[in-house]
Amino acid sequence: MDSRDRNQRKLIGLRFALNGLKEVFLTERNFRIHLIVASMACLLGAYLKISWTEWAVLITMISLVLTMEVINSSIERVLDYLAPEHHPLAGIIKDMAAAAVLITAIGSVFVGICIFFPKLMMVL
Ligand SMILES: Nc1ncnc2c1ncn2[C@@H]1O[C@H](COP(=O)(O)OP(=O)(O)OP(=O)(O)O)[C@@H](O)[C@H]1O
Repeated sequence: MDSRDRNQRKLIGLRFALNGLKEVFLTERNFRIHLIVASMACLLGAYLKISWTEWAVLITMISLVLTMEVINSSIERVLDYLAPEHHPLAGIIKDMAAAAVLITAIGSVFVGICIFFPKLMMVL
């Protein structure tokens, strides 16, 4: 395989990933809410002139929450496809995937408080 083929494969892989992102954005309300909250946190970060390290932590937490939301949505899809009937195990698997999102979301709220609270206290 020459380098042109390899680059073409990489581009096709990127297209699949963007397609997945579009699907989650269009169908998952929670993903859109997380995006709005993340954008607001970034605007606040710019307004309060947070440090490079704080940006790194903020972006890490935003990526983590969005990634967990994508994984949660894909687990829901897998279950709906493989086991569309109602089953307690399917229910608990979905609940556990949702719990993973909740844990990262709560963690990111605490990180947000640690970054923004002291600065807001100085501004207000
Ligand atoms: N096949 C099933 N068998 C048993 N319980 C289920 C099943 N599908 C969903 N549930 C229950 O309903 C809940 C919501 O499932 P659903 O697939 O509707 O996710 P959702 O409302 O899109 O969740 P989210 O808000 O995380 O995107 C699950 O967490 C689970 O408790």
